[in-house]
Amino acid sequence: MLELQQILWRSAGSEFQLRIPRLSIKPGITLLVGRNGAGKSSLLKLLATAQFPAAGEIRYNGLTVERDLPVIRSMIGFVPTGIELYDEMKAAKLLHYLAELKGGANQQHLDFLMDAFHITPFKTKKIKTLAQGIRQRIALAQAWIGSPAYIFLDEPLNALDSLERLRFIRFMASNAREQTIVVSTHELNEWDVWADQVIWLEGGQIRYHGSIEDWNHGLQLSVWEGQLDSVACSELDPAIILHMRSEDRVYTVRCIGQEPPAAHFTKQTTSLEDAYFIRCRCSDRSRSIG
Ligand SMILES: Nc1ncnc2c1ncn2[C@@H]1O[C@H](COP(=O)(O)OP(=O)(O)OP(=O)(O)O)[C@@H](O)[C@H]1O
Repeated sequence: MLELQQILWRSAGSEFQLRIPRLSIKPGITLLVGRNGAGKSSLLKLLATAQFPAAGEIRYNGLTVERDLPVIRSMIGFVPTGIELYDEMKAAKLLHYLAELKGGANQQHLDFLMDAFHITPFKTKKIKTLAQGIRQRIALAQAWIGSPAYIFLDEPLNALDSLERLRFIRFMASNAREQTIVVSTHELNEWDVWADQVIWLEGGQIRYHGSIEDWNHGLQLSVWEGQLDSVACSELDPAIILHMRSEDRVYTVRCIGQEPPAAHFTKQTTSLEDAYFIRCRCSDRSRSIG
């Protein structure tokens, strides 16, 4: 269990502050969502001990940074955005080297990770010759070296193709039972059946923390779908449209609202991303009213 108490972090170069009075993160996959600049990367860096709060405390199964930093770091796997790998090293060598740094290389475990992350065909290639997606898979694989109890991933799916995205999410889900994995993402629907919890950050504060099931319920707006011609479509408020596709000048529109925009629209099941859109929209509206 990860426990945060009275956390305050101030950005050195801006007015931004992250304030978390209290947060407990259970084992499993927790999605960290929010707009650009909400504080997701800042929170992940705090959790990964890559930076420290100005005030407050984070406990890792009772251990604290002040007393137990080396032990805590040995329990953490971290993939920040834009991680830089050693260009001149070969893929397998790099993973072996990183495993040595983490306290010892177990070749069987490294082979398992290279298979799981589909790195084996490229293991003798220099990092600089590899495609961006393969580099990202190496960056992800290194986080699992030593089977850490805590894994923090900042937009891990970036640069992965759709097959590799699914493969990675499945790997994570099948390995997440004993691990606490916090993953920031702008693509919620991909995690739909795999994630356990959601944390929604806005302006450095937690707006929601709870189960995936609760995230989609108790919303002020519903999701509607129906077909419109181009004239009716152009009269819709763009701010309520989630998705639109056209065929032979007929538009199939997925949108949000308390009521359907036209009588023939039908109510749809709310996806994780729909719920995010609704929550942001309601938050903007209450801010503009207040
Ligand atoms: N090292 C830093 N120096 C200065 N300001 C920073 C630093 N890191 C973050 N910030 C500021 O903190 C705020 C939060 O940034 P952060 O990167 O945590 O947001 P985010 O939710 O991860 O955004 P995105 O979705 O764009 O990645 C921003 O206003 C940013 O300018």
